[in-house]
Amino acid sequence: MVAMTPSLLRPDQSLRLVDTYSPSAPARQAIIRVEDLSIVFDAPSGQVIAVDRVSLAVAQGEFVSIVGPSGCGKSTLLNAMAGLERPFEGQVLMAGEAMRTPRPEIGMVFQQPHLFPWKSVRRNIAHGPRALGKPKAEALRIADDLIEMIGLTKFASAYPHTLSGGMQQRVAIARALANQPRVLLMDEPFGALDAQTRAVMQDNLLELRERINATIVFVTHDIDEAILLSDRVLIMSAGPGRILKDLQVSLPRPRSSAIVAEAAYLALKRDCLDLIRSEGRRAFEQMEVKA
Ligand SMILES: Nc1ncnc2c1ncn2[C@@H]1O[C@H](COP(=O)(O)OP(=O)(O)OP(=O)(O)O)[C@@H](O)[C@H]1O
Repeated sequence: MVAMTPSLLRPDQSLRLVDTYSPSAPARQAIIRVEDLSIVFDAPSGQVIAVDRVSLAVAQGEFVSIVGPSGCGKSTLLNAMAGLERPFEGQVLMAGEAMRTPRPEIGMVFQQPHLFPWKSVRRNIAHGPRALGKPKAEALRIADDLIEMIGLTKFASAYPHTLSGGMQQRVAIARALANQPRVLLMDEPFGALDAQTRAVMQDNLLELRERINATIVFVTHDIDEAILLSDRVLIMSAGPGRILKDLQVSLPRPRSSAIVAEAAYLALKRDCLDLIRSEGRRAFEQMEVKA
């Protein structure tokens, strides 16, 4: 995401992610509240409790990661925050209102970029604002600002198949930002990228987040990624999914990948790994018992 265009920070530029967040604010208001949420699926083998009475709050401007063993309900929880899963019990509140259906205030980025292959980078990003009824010129202006922000100005007219995986994912992030979301939900957005591209994307996201003060909820399997990026790491238990631990990451910002050598970072990582390992073992044993 290289250079951020100054125009993104113009007062007349209405990206709502550029708003009131102050990292030092003592008590920041929760933008998302999950209250006693359970999600149950009907499967051929019977009912599956994917999320089990989870409660959490994400403050305006916070970066919260969710980690946990495979199948513990991370994506289901994130989808519920997006209004894509219906609660069996409990509720998700977005700025105090119950989330029942997807809304433009929530932007989503998935592991695969899911770009429209027949649209250029510029038109992919302008698609959301156009669908929300913005005039074409305004939608294209929003797209151009975001393209500059993600460092792809030279590729504005390119089609997705001509871009690398990392570039496509940057376009997917810009597309999610184009609707001026209050919250960005990211489900393993760098999971399909090679290690080098992933590291660059992590740095890009850190930089982006410093500049636009986004509220982000981020699902990942990668504990280094979670600690590097987050203010808090929520560790989920093996299914049925509950929050086992809510770890505060009080490492100073701005951060870079150099923090991985610091003692405070290593201590946090050890705590996370111990929990994740024991939960991973429990999940594996549960699978063996079921088999
Ligand atoms: N549509 C569905 N129908 C039935 N069961 C489902 C459905 N979606 C998810 N599940 C089950 O719910 C549980 C949680 O799934 P989920 O995808 O949320 O886990 P996850 O932690 O995101 O997994 P991973 O890390 O492997 O992506 C799993 O047991 C999964 O099989």
